[in-house]
Amino acid sequence: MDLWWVFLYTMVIFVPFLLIQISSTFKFHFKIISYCILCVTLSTLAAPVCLLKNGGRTVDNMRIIRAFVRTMKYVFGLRYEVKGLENFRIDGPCVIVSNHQSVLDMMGLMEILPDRCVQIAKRELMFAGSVGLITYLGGVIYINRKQTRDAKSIMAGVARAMTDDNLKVWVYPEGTRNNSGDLLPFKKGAFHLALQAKVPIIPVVYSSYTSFYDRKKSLFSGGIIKVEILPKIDISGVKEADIADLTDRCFHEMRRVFFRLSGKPYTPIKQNASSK
Ligand SMILES: CCCCCCCC/C=C\CCCCCCCC(=O)SCCNC(=O)CCNC(=O)[C@H](O)C(C)(C)COP(=O)(O)OP(=O)(O)OC[C@H]1O[C@@H](n2cnc3c(N)ncnc32)[C@H](O)[C@@H]1OP(=O)(O)O
Ligand SMILES: CCCCCCCCCCCCCCCC(=O)OC[C@@H](O)COP(=O)(O)O
Repeated sequence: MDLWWVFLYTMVIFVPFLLIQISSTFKFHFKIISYCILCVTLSTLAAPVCLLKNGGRTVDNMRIIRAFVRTMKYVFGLRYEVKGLENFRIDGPCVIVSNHQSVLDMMGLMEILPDRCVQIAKRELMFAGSVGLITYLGGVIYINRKQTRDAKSIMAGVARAMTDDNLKVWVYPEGTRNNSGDLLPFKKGAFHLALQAKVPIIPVVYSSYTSFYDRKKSLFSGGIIKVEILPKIDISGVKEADIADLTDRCFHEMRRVFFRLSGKPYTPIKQNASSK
C-alpha cells in the first residue's frame, strides 16, 4: 500500500515536470525551425528581386537583403537598442569585427549593416539552399576554416577588392558561434586583413543573449539586444609584428563593452586574447 502512495506521488510530481520539460524543448525547437523556414522563404522571395534589380552577385543586393531581414525581428519579439551609429560614417573601406552568439545574429547584423559591406562566412553556408543563394548574390566571401592557407590567400584577395571596390568587410573574429556569455579568443585574420588593406577596424558589440536565448536551457523568448558601434581603431603605424598586440587590444576593449552592455560585472582574464 505504502509503495502505491510513493508511486502515485512520484507520478503526480514527475509527469507534469516531464510534460513542462517536453513542451519547453518543443517550443524552443519549433521557434528555431520557424526561424529557418522564414529565412528560406524570405531568401526565395528576395533572390528574384536581387536578380531583376542588379543582375547577379553584387554588394548592392545587400540593401535588398537588409530590407527583408529587418522585418524578422518583429516575428521573434526582438528589439535592438543601437548606440554609436555615427562611428560607421567613415569615408572608404574598413574591417568591422563583432561578437557572434547564434544564427540569430544575422538579424542584428542586418539591423545596422552599412552600405557596401560584405561578410566573411564559412563555406558551408553556400550550400544552404536558397539562403546559400542569397548570400552568394549579396557578395558574401566564403572561407574554408579547415584550410588556414586557403583562407589566408582568399583574405589577401579580399584586401585588394576592398580598396578597388570601396568595400567594408564584416568579420566574426571568434570564428564560430558562441553562446557562453563571454567572448572566445580572437583569430587574427580580420586584423591581418585590415593591415593588408591599410584600413581602420571598427568593433561592434552585441549584449549577451543568455537572458532570452539559451540553447542548453531550450530558452528562446523575446528580448532587448543592446548594440554599440565603437570608435574606429586606427592601424597607421601598426606593423605585421604588432598583429598579436592589436588583436589583444581589440579583444579586451570589446570584452569590457560586452560585459557592460550585458549588465554583468567585468572580470579580467589573464589568458592570451588571440587563439594562438
Ligand atoms: C532575405 C533573406 C534572408 C535570410 C538569409 C539571410 C542571409 C543573410 C546574408 C548575408 C549575411 C551572412 C552572414 C554570414 C555570417 C556567417 C558567420 C560565419 O560563418 S563565422 C565563421 C567564419 N568566419 C571566420 O572564421 C572569420 C574569422 N576567422 C579568421 O579570420 C581566421 O583568422 C582564419 C580563418 C583566416 C584563419 O584561422 P585559424 O584557425 O588558422 O587561426 P589564426 O590564429 O587566425 O591563424 C593562424 C596563423 O595564421 C596567421 N594568419 C591568419 N590570417 C592571416 C593572413 N591573412 N595573412 C597572414 N597570416 C595570417 C595568424 O597570424 C596565425 O599565425 P601566428 O599564430 O600568429 O603565427
Ligand atoms: C537544402 C538545405 C536548406 C537548409 C536551410 C537552412 C536554413 C538556415 C537559415 C539560417 C540562416 C542564418 C545565416 C546565419 C549564418 C550563421 O550564423 O552561421 C553560423 C556560422 O557563422 C558559425 O558556424 P558554427 O561554427 O557552426 O558555429
